[in-house]
Amino acid sequence: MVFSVFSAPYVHPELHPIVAKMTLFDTILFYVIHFVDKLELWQRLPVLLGLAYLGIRRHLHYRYNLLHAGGVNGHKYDTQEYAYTTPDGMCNHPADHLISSQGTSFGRNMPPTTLDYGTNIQLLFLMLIKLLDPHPTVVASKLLERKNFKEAGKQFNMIACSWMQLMIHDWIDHLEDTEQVEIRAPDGYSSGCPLKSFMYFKTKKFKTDASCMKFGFQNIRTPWWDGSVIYGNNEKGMKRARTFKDGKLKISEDGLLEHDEKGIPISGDVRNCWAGFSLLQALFVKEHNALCDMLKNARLVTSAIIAKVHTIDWTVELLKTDTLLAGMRINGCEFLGKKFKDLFGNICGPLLSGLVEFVSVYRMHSLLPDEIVLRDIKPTRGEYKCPPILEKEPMKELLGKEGERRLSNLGMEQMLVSMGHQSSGAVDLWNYPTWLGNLIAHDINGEDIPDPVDMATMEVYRDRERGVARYNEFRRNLLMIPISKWEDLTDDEEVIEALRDVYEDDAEKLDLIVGLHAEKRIRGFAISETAFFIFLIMAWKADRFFTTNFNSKTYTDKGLEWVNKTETLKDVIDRHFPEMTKNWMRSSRAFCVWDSMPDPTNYIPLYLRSAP
Ligand code: HEM
Repeated sequence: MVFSVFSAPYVHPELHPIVAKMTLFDTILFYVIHFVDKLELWQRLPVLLGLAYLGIRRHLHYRYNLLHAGGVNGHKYDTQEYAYTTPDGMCNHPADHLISSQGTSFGRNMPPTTLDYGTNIQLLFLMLIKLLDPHPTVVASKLLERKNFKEAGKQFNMIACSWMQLMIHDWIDHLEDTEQVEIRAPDGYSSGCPLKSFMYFKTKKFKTDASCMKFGFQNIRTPWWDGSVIYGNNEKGMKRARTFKDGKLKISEDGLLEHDEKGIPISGDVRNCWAGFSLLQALFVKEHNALCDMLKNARLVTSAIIAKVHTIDWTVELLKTDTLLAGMRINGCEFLGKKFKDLFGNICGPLLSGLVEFVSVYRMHSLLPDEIVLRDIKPTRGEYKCPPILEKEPMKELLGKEGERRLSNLGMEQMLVSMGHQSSGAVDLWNYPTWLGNLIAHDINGEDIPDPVDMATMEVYRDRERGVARYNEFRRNLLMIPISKWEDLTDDEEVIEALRDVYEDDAEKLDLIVGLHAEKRIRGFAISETAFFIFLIMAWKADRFFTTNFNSKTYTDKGLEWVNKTETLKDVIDRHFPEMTKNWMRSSRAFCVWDSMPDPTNYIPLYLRSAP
């Protein structure tokens, strides 16, 4: 080990192709982090040193892991005149009014894969073979599909899981082609598969003028943190959601979303919704409407609160270490504060258009359980008492229109307290919900797509179809050390055997989604380190409304005060359900399991804390 550490300075260019392109200064920085990585040390460093490591990484990733998919041909405009973005996300970036509006191209964190298993093979029939190597159905059923439900523990509850879906539906969705593709389970294999074959729409490809990628993909959601998940991604979506009275959004009398004549919820985004997701939408509609009693345009304030909760509340639960807590606090001050300004203006383009690889690391459907455990919340007074279990509701019955009906019977309070008390699934192999193996997905209008899909198989295929690097190439491109054998990835003998069964001894072939689910975890992290380094880039996803325009002129004095006094999701819940957290929540935050003990007080200042 010692020998390998001190022999580290030379890194073969094939190991880290990006290093060959670096300036001398950045190359030195790269060697610093590479040295720390060889010792598997950064997560064990004292907080300040850990922050320095992450600072260097962030600098390098900003330089080398943000690629434009091509030019955006809008124009400059007067940001003072536009104190808001248009419903389809125009007029946010000061340099170009079109940047990151609905329909712009996804940027990338790295070029499309160069490996032979990927999409760079031009001959059609060969390409198909490579897209099916190894067959996605085999990967899904031998490595992903749930055997027994594994839970995430106290750290991450079902509100946190639904929050993740809420954010994804705010930021990203790939435009589909009109052409369908069919996946058939291989001969002799179909008996073990949820669907022997299924059809779905390809991701729509566009030619780009970028030198590093021939093809790109379009984002049909506005990637800004603009609350589009409740306000819609364009004029039509916005009209559907608004009442046009006092600036308010539509909400039904029971405090949940309204529905149209087909039973589809009325909200900004209704695709693949389920009760837990629609409940969070309704909570933020309430927040918006409460603001409207004071302000006429409450969207900016509501969006800022969503962004703040995500950054300094949800992320802290996802990555529960002192170093990340300190990092997120700094982030929270920079973001929604003054320091960040337009410092990163030049890189905001691809960052804020959404990134293909960012979508891939968020493939975490294994967070979803098989059932929701409903709690009895008869009125109580005084101290916290864990609400008793009432019944269990299969997830499948909480999807789409049926889920909306069920939610109306339960009501927001019972569902919120129940989700708060339930741990989400763990992001682990053999934990992908089997009920997603035969799913009726939705189109963008929330209507059922008639052909059922096998989600796990489709997710493996999607990454390959979009040219996302496989796990090892992905790590190299992220300046991480690739694995050379399965034992580098995991200590679990059973997993190693299954990996060998599917990929033999070819670590280069390992699919990204499998690697991310199999990787050894850093203590306190609910996700893999590889996924975290992509998050590190996105954590500073700040636009002008959270930086230069974060002032009372844009937000009004009252609006600014509202954002400043709201720190967490608990604050939002307290505003709308004053008794709920007093009676039913013992934990410090709304995103961990509500019966967990509050965080103990640590008297050592955060930045002076030592390694865990
Ligand atoms: C009941 C809950 C959910 C259902 C029914 C559902 C269903 C779907 C479906 C049908 C797709 C489209 C797949 C494709 O065409 O490639 C999708 C994509 C996706 N979902 Fe979910 N999902 C749910 C929850 C979640 C959660 C909790 C997360 C967060 C971890 C998540 C993350 C994603 C991501 C990252 C994509 C890819 C989006 C893209 O390709 O642009 N989903 N989901």
